[in-house]
Amino acid sequence: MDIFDYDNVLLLPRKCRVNSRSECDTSVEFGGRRFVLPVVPANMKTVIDEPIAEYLAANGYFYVMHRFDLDSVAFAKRMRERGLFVSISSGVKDADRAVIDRLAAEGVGADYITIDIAHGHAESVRRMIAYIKEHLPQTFVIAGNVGTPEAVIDLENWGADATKVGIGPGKVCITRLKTGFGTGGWQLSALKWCARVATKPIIADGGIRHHGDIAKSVRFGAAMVMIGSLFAGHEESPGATVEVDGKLYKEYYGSASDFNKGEYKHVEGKRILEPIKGKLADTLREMREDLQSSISYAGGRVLADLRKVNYVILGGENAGEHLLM
Ligand SMILES: NC(=O)C1=CN([C@@H]2O[C@H](COP(=O)(O)OP(=O)(O)OC[C@H]3O[C@@H](n4cnc5c(N)ncnc54)[C@H](OP(=O)(O)O)[C@@H]3O)[C@@H](O)[C@H]2O)C=CC1
Ligand SMILES: Nc1nc2c(ncn2[C@@H]2O[C@H](COP(=O)(O)O)[C@@H](O)[C@H]2O)c(=O)[nH]1
Repeated sequence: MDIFDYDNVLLLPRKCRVNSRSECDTSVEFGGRRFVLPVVPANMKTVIDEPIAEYLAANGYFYVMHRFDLDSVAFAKRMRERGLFVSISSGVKDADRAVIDRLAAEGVGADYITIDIAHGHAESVRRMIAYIKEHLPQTFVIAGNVGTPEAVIDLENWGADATKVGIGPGKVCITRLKTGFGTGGWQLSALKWCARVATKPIIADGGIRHHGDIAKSVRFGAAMVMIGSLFAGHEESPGATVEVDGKLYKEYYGSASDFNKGEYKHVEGKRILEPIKGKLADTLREMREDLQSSISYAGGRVLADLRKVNYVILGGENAGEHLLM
């Protein structure tokens, strides 16, 4: 198996088939809706809050609300009142089952529920998928996080409608240092490995540092790409604003950090500062333009055309050209 990551793979161009990059369509169908981009901000407290969720849903983007210190049912009701789709996160504990009960009993429902725990290849996730499917059968269930084909196969067989791949590649992740496990450092080839067996969509989660990494994720099998750090440093980002030497930053911390948990127990995340780079809408526009360019370099017109390109691995023992034959 080739081992590589975003920073040592480059995609190879094919003859251009458009006269303008504006002809390239970045939209993607996911869970019965079409979204402008195959990109979703991470369901983390310093990345998304209710105003951002509302902005994304109202403007054609996918979102997943976080699940920390939040009444997910009240959030879901407010989104419904605004005529917007509901996409929330869930853990696997009794309190999470109580949320599902209330969503069902109060007729609010949810369009998407992301079961999001550190080690998603677990019986607790199997039970939670079954519970959601029993009580909210119309809901599209995303389950994770995982990092192996075996896990993707199990989650799909347990009823997940999509899986989320990425154990420890995140910018504020310290899982690989604390536990010795994960896909950090080889997330892109882990994605490729998982995508080979997947029969349902995969969300590639973590490790995106540049807009071009979105095209690479799609090339290696992602239907959707979850991104934290690139979204944490906006004027609207929910993290606290911090000034250092006259420069403004937003705090960005891991969901498994002591900052999120409120205690130092099973900590697998840290806190960093992201320079404030402007408005969210400008980043989304630039991401779309860059992805349109990526599609044009692929000789394509639609997102799926990215899957057709060859690639090279730079440096290391896996270096070389990889052709689709
Ligand atoms: N993508 C990634 O690499 C990682 C992401 N995270 C994120 O941090 C947040 C908190 O995650 P998490 O602590 O799982 O959520 P929760 O605090 O909701 O815990 C979920 C449940 O899973 C159990 N659990 C957690 N990790 C393990 C494990 N390694 N083995 C067995 N059981 C486990 C917990 O029990 P107990 O605590 O008693 O063990 C708990 O019952 C989530 O949003 C998650 O996605 C966290 C770490 C890695
Ligand atoms: N190991 C940990 N991973 C975490 C934690 N909090 C969030 N995450 C994961 O990171 C991605 C975002 O990655 P980025 O590279 O785009 O910044 C996020 O979606 C989670 O899957 C954590 O505390 N520990």
